Amino acid sequence: MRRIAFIGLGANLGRAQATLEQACAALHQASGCEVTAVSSWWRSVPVDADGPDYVNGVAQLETSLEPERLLDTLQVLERYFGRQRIYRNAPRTLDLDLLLYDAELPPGLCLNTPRLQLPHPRLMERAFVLHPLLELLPTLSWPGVTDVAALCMSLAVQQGIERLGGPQP
Ligand SMILES: Nc1ncnc2c1ncn2[C@@H]1O[C@H](COP(=O)(O)OP(=O)(O)OP(=O)(O)O)[C@@H](O)[C@H]1O
Ligand SMILES: Nc1nc2c(c(=O)[nH]1)N=C(CO)CN2
Repeated sequence: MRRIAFIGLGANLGRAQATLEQACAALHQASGCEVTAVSSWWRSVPVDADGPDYVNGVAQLETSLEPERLLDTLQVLERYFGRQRIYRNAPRTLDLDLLLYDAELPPGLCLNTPRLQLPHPRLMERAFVLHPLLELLPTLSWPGVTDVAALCMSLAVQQGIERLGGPQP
């Protein structure tokens, strides 16, 4: 059974945008994963973190992997692209977060295990996630949020975010 999942991508070390584009290509090659859409890339200052500016975006997947197996794939790719876990929210070459799973009807699958929380618990607090996610899912509605687009605009004003352009074909 194939499910729709949304992956948040971020990087603030190395050639960040190129890494995110390569990570999307690698995800498309991964077993049980097909990348069906990629948002624009967005630059923002680190939120609750330090280091250089981030580049962020969101990819839509069709996947036959169960959520924890998909997380395994994301973590293998993070390591392949040189991610080191030095301290919480440390600068990184690649961060891949599973935002939504089985997401035809958001918020999709709800899960709370020691390894995996779904939907991603900080999704609605971050302009760098919400902005690209709304590009792919413009009708996104959310329990307890009356106007997701207005929330996104207000987060963008508070946190600052700049569109860099679409991914390479
Ligand atoms: N939805 C999720 N997507 C990715 N990792 C998750 C998720 N829910 C829980 N985790 C767990 O979070 C742990 C820490 O992940 P990571 O170091 O990438 O956090 P982060 O991306 O730096 O911070 P944040 O979660 O605030 O974005 C992972 O080892 C993973 O087990
Ligand atoms: N702008 C921005 N800030 C962050 C980011 C990120 O991807 N972009 N990721 C974080 C932890 O995952 C913490 N802060």
